[in-house]
Amino acid sequence: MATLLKHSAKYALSGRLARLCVHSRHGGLQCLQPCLLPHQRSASTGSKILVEMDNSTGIAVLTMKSPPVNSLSLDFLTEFSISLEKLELDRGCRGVILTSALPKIFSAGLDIMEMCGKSPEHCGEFWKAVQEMWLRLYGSSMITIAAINGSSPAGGCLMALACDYRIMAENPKYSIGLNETQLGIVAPFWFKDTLVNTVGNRVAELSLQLGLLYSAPDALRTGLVDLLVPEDKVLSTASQTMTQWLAIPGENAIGSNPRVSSSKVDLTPKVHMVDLSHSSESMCSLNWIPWTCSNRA
Ligand SMILES: CCCCCCCCCCCC/C=C/CC(=O)SCCNC(=O)CCNC(=O)[C@H](O)C(C)(C)COP(=O)(O)OP(=O)(O)OC[C@H]1O[C@@H](n2cnc3c(N)ncnc32)[C@H](O)[C@@H]1OP(=O)(O)O
Repeated sequence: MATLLKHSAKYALSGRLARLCVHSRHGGLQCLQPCLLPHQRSASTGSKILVEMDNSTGIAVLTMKSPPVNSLSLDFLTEFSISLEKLELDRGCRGVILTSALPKIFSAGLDIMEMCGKSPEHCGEFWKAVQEMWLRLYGSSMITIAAINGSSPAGGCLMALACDYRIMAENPKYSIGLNETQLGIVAPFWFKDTLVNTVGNRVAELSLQLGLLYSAPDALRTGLVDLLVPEDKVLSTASQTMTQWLAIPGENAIGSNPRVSSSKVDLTPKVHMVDLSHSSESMCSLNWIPWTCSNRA
């Protein structure tokens, strides 16, 4: 399912966000302010996300900067997805490093305040934004690397899992995992699929049933992250790793589809959004009852 979604996402996204971008050009939802930096770098910053693009390498660093814990609110998710879509549209951008500006925290996951006492309409909008973030990240045609420089529970872990590679600070105080069951909620099936794809069935099954948060060394042992490095090396290692990945023949490889045929150019949505609501385990439906779902991988 995840593979299918990833494929679908790569070719089918952007309708809603494209409209949001248009909206933003008229002063509505988003106000990203471009400014130029030396050495072929450009930066744009919204209130919650900083995007720094190095045009000489094709690598963008997307830094989450929403204190106190980079929680994924509707505003945050919208800004995040718009930022990512802009990079996707930028043919010069080939890789994105996702990191945090906050000390000790990568992301605390979904904003708990968005889930309490809100109208069904707001919940629906919020949940769509969560899906859109995941689809956009998981389905990106760019190389995505999570530079995890702090704790990353639940939705924060999902963000990291949606990237192609995860590098974490080797600080045993930092933890990462899908701990939803510890909070009395069930991780939706697509959270589960993303985890299974990374760590395999058995580890995912235990992780989800017990709501395990792994310390950085344990996260490495289970395969939840790919590499641990000293905290001050997380970003530089991510850049080096990205350079290695970008050296692999991609769009120009014999037999490959050039990127121009994917989301880089034709962003006309073939499908507005991958509809996850047909599954009985889906969170899309407002009738969804979290505690009836099984976490079995
Ligand atoms: C029916 C359909 C409708 C759909 C609507 C949506 C409903 C969906 C429900 C099902 C969803 C299933 C998926 C869920 C995925 C999730 O991501 S759930 C969120 C899970 N997140 C967590 O469990 C993280 C909880 N936080 C922590 O563990 C810690 O705060 C931390 C490790 C991140 C940081 O620790 P520390 O540095 O010690 O800071 P704190 O003092 O704990 O926190 C500082 C500050 O931040 C606030 N905060 C923390 N986490 C969140 C959060 N997730 N959202 C919002 N705010 C958060 C915390 O309250 C503190 O605030 P104050 O300083 O007290 O004001």
